[in-house]
Formats: sequence, structure tokens, C-alpha cells
Amino acid sequence: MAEAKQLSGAGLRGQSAGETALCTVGQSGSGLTYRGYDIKALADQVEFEEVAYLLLYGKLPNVQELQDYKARLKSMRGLPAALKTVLEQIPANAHPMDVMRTGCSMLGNLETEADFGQQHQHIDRMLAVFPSIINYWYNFAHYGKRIETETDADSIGEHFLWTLHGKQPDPLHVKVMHASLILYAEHEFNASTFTARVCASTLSDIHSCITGAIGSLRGPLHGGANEAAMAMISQWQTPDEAEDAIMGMLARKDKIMGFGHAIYRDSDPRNAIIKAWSKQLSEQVGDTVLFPVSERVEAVMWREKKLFCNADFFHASAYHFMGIPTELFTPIFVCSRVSGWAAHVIEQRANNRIIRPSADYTGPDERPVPGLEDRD
Ligand SMILES: CCC(=O)SCCNC(=O)CCNC(=O)[C@H](O)C(C)(C)COP(=O)(O)OP(=O)(O)OC[C@H]1O[C@@H](n2cnc3c(N)ncnc32)[C@H](O)[C@@H]1OP(=O)(O)O
Ligand SMILES: O=C([O-])CC(=O)C(=O)O
Repeated sequence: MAEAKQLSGAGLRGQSAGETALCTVGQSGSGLTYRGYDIKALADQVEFEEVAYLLLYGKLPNVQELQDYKARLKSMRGLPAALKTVLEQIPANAHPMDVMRTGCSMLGNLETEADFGQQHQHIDRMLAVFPSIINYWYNFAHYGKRIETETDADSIGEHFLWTLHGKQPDPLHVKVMHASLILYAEHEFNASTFTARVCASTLSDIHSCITGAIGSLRGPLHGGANEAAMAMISQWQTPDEAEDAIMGMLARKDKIMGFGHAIYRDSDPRNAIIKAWSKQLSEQVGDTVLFPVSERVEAVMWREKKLFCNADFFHASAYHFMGIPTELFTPIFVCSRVSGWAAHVIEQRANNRIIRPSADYTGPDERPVPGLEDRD
């Protein structure tokens, strides 16, 4: 069994910043569990709504609970008129993660969390409405279409694809969305979740916690890596071309997006799962370029640097094969990770102390303030 990665140094690496009952990451080098359930079993056997319920309500739902939960989420997909108005003001060249951030924040103005007793209602609302927010804006900004966001879709993943493409999606794509949303749902004290917990620790409202988390997820070293990986692999027409380009990038010490991880040492357990779905989708669309290119990049990175694909890398091709525009990849991550973020906010609130670490000071010794005319 692989050992856990040796963690130390900058970026608070290896320092415990609190307790959680939600998730273990990399305890055996490459394991991942949500409330004790292995990620592979979850991705193989359940729907995303069951995982969201597990994270948020503490147990896997039974048949009745799942039915009720899905019905509740389905009833919460509509957008308030004032939110539509705001979304319609955002230009087509805005980054969709900025749209998510604004959409979440505006929702907090319209449906403010007045006290923490309402937290579950607001969290369920965000889970239900985030796909509506991004796809309402996307269709309006790019095609001038005001889409209907109250679809008959049975799940959040199906609702996302339906509102994006304006039609009931292929059942295979719905399955892939369940797996993808499950893989992205939760990951302990990663940067965006930690942002949410820091915000929660000040006793702020749930929309502020999630808005801040969206901002942290946006960066290419975190959730934005799936889009960056797509931009990279779509440049290459053959595996050989990809290999030459990767060798050049490594020689220049460029970062290869979708590779490496702050915690895992020799693999990310989510990679094999999303890679298998990407392969199946590649066969469905008759792809002969993107999947072979991706596999070659994976092989070269391992051969040259012992760096492995993280969850983002094969998400790029998988989403692409389902006709999802690249700039919507990270917003899908938001539609999933909001479940983990919110579960952490609930956990933080239940046993709170304001998060306020210290810093090692590296500035000048104490000194007098010079008068304005005495300064350089
Ligand atoms: C699924 C959601 C996620 O957020 S997963 C992460 C998504 N981000 C990416 O894919 C961006 C590319 N990867 C990276 O920037 C890093 O691997 C991240 C994920 C930030 C982890 O950083 P950190 O913990 O500092 O890495 P490390 O200590 O293991 O680095 C060891 C040495 O390897 C290098 N390295 C790491 N990743 C890459 C990479 N993708 N491409 C090229 N080189 C990489 C590091 O620079 C470091 O090198 P050195 O020892 O400083 O010379
Ligand atoms: O855990 C991390 O550092 C990054 C993350 O959110 C993930 O891999 O899902």
C-alpha cells in the first residue's frame, strides 16, 4: 500500500487546521472517502443527490428520503425575476465563474439567510438553482435566449445538461454527470473549502461563504485546471505532437494543468473513474484524437516526472465529448462542490471558533514614522 505523501513547508502544507467528519483524503496515499464510504463505490453505485444528502444530512437517504429530497430540489430550480435581470446585464465575454460568483451573491440579497436555522433550506436552494443560473446567463448572453429553468429533469446533472442544450440529454451523459458530480463533491480542507470555513467562522451568512469559495475555486491551480487542461490538449492533433509539446513545456518548467496534487502522492483515485467515462464517451462520439492525446500526456508526465493526473485532467475530454463548452467546466465543479462547501459550513458552525492563524513576521524592526518632507 502506498504511504501518505510527506507534507511540510509553505502553503500550510501538512498542518491540521481543524477537525472534520466529512472526508478523508490520501490517508493510504491515494484513498478518498466521504463519511467513510469509498469514492469508487459511491461513483459506481449511487446518484449525486444521494452523496449530497450524505454530506449535508449525515447519512445515505433511504428510498423515501431520496424521493422527497429530489422532489424538493426539483421544486427549487426557478430564478427570481431580479436575478434574471442581473444575469442579463453580464456580458458574453465575462468568465462564467464570475457569473456564478455574482449569481450566488445576488441570490443572497434576494433570499437572505436570516438565521442559521434556515441553513438547509438555503443550501438546497443553491444546489437546485446553480445550474439554472449559469445556463440562463449562458443562453441569454450568447444566443439572446431566455430559457425555461424549471425542467422535468430527474437530477441536478440532467438539469444542467437540459438547461444548457435545451433538450432532454442522452442517458449516458446523465450517468456521467452523476459520476462527475460525485467525484467533485468533497475534498477535505482544500483551498475553496477552507475559504468557506474561514468565512463561516466569522458567523457570516451561507451565501457569503459560498461566494468566497467560488472565488477560490476559480484559479487554475484549483478548479480552473479542468478548463486549462482542455485549452492545452485541444492544441494537439496527434499523440506524438502532444509528447513533443509536453517535453518542451517540462524543459521550460511550465506547469502542466490537470497534473499533481497537494495531498496525493502517486495517484488521484478519481482519475481512473473519470478516465473510464471519458473513454466510453470518446467511443460514443468516434473520437480518434483527444482521448489518445490525453493518454499520451498522462504517460509522458508519469515517465518524466512521476506526476499523475488529478481529477481535473480527464474531466476535460469527458465534458468536451458531451458538448459542454470549455468555459462551463469549472461552473459544473461549483454545482457539485457546493455540497461539500456547505457541509463544511454546517460543521464549522456546529463547533465554531473564529479561524485566525498567526504569521511569521519578516519585515523591518520597529522604527519611527518620518515626517512627510523627510521621506525618499
Ligand atoms: C480537482 C481539483 C483540484 O484542485 S486538483 C489540482 C488542480 N490543479 C492543477 O492541476 C494545476 C497543476 N498542478 C499544480 O500546480 C500542483 O501540482 C498543485 C496541485 C497546485 C499542488 O502543488 P504542490 O503541493 O505545491 O505540489 P508538489 O509539492 O507536489 O510539487 C512538487 C514539485 O512538482 C512540481 N509540479 C507539481 N505539479 C506540477 C505540474 N502540474 N506540472 C509541472 N510541475 C509540477 C512542483 O512545481 C514542484 O517542483 P519543485 O520541487 O518546486 O521543483
Ligand atoms: O484537495 C485539494 O487540494 C484540491 C481539491 O479540491 C480536489 O482535489 O478536489
